[in-house]
Amino acid sequence: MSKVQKNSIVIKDLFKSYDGKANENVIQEINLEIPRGEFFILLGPSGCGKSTLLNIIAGFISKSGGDFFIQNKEVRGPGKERAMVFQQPDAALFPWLNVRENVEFGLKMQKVSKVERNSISDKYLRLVGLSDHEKKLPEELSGGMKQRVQLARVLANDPEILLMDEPFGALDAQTRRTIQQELIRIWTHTKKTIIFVTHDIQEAILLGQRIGIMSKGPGSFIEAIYDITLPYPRDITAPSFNDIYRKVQSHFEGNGMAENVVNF
Ligand SMILES: Nc1ncnc2c1ncn2[C@@H]1O[C@H](COP(=O)(O)OP(=O)(O)OP(=O)(O)O)[C@@H](O)[C@H]1O
Repeated sequence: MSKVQKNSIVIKDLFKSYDGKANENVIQEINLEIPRGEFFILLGPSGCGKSTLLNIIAGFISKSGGDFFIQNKEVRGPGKERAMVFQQPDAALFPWLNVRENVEFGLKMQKVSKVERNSISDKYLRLVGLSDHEKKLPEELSGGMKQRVQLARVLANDPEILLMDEPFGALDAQTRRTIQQELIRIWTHTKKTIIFVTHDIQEAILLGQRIGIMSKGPGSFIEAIYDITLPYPRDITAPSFNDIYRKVQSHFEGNGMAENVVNF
């Protein structure tokens, strides 16, 4: 089996300029191979183009050049095998639908039968710990609960690849810590490929199997990839965690970007 076939996502020499400004690439020379089932982090300073890259992978915006394949097929737009989890769940949830109805929405659109919809939403409501809140409207939920609903809804559609754009950035530190551990549990259960964008080093090391570090933009590229072999669940107080933290931190400092990196 060739290297390419083993990978879910292959990106080669990809670049993007907005408004057709050919000499002003936001991202350039992006080369990346992400195997199926990997938890991959895109880490980089604010404005370096993480969301741009993620949105190209989602198919929401077009690349200006380069190649992008999923399972050897060239990607030209959005697809059912990919789904995005946004930072602001309010933008993703329907306020007039209750928790279960929100989770079942995509399935209903696909004309999945009521019985099957119920069984799928049961499974994912349980997985995100919201079975007891299924009748509530989004406005009755905390930020963390809303984010769990969004996650359950995305998972109910069974995409192979989850794209997560700073999904916990708006949550308080305690809720964030809990939901990060839950995401690890869900990923272990579902074996999805996850591409997770963050500018938080600690979050990156807590979650990722590999961390792709993007350089400061414009013309940002993936300048280093860190393999994180610590077993899950990871302990942020462990010396081994701290060692990696210091390495990543000094990587940023060496590139004069330390002030752009947020730690909690
Ligand atoms: N639709 C757009 N049109 C023009 N420029 C854009 C557009 N979207 C993003 N940009 C620019 O592209 C650059 C990268 O933005 P992007 O949002 O991808 O970065 P980011 O790393 O995700 O930032 P953050 O961490 O702050 O969310 C920025 O300079 C931004 O102003």
